[in-house]
Amino acid sequence: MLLYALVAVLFVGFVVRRLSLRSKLPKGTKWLPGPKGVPGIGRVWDIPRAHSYKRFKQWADQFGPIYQINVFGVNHVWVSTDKIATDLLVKRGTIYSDRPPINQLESSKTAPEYLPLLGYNDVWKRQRKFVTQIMSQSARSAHLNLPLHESYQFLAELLKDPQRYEKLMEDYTGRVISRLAFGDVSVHPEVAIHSHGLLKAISPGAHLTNIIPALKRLPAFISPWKKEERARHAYERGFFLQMHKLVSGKVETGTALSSYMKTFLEKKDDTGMDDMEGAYVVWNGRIGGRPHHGFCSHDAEIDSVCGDRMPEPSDSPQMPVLRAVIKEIMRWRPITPSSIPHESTEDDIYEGYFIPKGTHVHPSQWAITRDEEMYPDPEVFNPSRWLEAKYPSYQEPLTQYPNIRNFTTFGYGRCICQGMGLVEAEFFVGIGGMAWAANISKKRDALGREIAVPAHDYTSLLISRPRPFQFDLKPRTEKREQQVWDNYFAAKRQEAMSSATDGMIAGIRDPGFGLEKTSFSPGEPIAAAA
Ligand code: HEM
Repeated sequence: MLLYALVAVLFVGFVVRRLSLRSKLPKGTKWLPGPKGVPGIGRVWDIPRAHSYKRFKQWADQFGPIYQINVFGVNHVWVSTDKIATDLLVKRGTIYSDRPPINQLESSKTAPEYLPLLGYNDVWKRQRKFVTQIMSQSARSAHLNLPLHESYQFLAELLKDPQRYEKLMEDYTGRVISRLAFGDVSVHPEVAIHSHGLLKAISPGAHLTNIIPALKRLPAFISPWKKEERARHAYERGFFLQMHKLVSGKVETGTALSSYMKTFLEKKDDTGMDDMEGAYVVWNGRIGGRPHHGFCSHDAEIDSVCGDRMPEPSDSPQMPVLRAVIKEIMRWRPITPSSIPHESTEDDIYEGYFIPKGTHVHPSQWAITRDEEMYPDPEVFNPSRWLEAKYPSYQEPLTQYPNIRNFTTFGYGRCICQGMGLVEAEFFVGIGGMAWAANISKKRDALGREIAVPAHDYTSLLISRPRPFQFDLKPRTEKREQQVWDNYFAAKRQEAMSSATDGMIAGIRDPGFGLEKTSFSPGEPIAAAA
């Protein structure tokens, strides 16, 4: 009872304060259109907790490609075309690069922990600078060839037990990032636990605090959300302390493998970060990257380019069809369909509409990837839209396009995703390897009828993934199946040998992740810096 009373008081106080702060409309401007709501709470009852991005798209169809909606006194602007997102978040990046707070976390905008959630401040600048440098170096070394190396294990396990695909895909990307971040593959199960914990904490649908900001003011002893978050955070912090200790011990004895953490420890004085901040920052990519589904035949290209060996990163210029399939998967079912919002730091006027300071701006990925002018028949999974000149999304030369770098699903502007190059490398060999090794088709029931794959049965956390579904997977030929296992055992042999020599695997000499190339300006996309 006391809890309800306190919540009510906090809520009313919060709403009154918000309303009193609401900016006046400057002369000659107008408010953006949008669904009307009740003063103070806006239209909150009309936003479903699951798949809310579909509701935001419906409102875009009704009110146009940019509209506003009030939720608990906060002005939210939803943007549904790539052009408007670019106009605001890229071209006016100086005032649209802050982040809204995540209320379930203690202080997401300033605490030096999660780079993708930081506000536009000095902590963000120093972390962005460091990550730009290590990711550029990582790209130059082809990420130590780890995406290819780890794909051998992924494919072997997938052929053996296809229905474990979700876990196997997560293990694949988890092994790559654990080796890259800490030089230690054995920690990937724990990395996965912390990734899931953080994903839940920051997802709007998972905690009421992320929807009703006033709940953050409840004292900890009566707030179930604060108790849960403190326990999660303490457990996660313990892990990073342990990783810091482990890697610094190995650096001292000269046994540390190349990793982002090792680079941080060697160059710590240049980064302006302390040990704990460094341990967090090297891990930041792990909340990205989730398995998706998509069936498509691209066997002809794979057979003609690769023959009896698996696709390798150097095949990329000759494999536009594989790249088109990957890009179409990301368009058709974007991984963060609601996007990661930005917050504006000054009042602004766009095409005569007033956007007050403090607005949360959402480049709605679900709507942008369904823009019919750019993507005719958007619900149709059609890789040809990237390969044939008759489609508006087509770009030449096909040795380079399509590619997923700077695609809308990685966000916009100064805080665009820094993992694009790594994701591209993992998808190319992971998805390419699957298509080379196996025939994947719909499963059939006892009467021989195809079992449909549900096209919309997705989870509703910030990162969206398809719920488990059935399919058939068979090796394409005995020879390829054998090749998959040969690759797997060769990779394991290499790992065993490398721990006895210079610690590097997959035959790559250690180029390190040094920081010598430091030309950087905050917000520079990773692709430009590389
Ligand atoms: C398919 C996988 C991934 C997707 C779809 C994705 C998407 C995104 C999006 C939408 C943002 C926010 C951009 C914005 O504010 O407009 C972001 C930020 C970020 N991503 Fe990713 N990401 C993925 C994987 C990764 C990986 C593997 C890494 C690192 C290894 C990574 C590192 C980051 C970082 C550091 C930021 C914050 C950048 C900043 O605030 O300056 N991401 N990502």
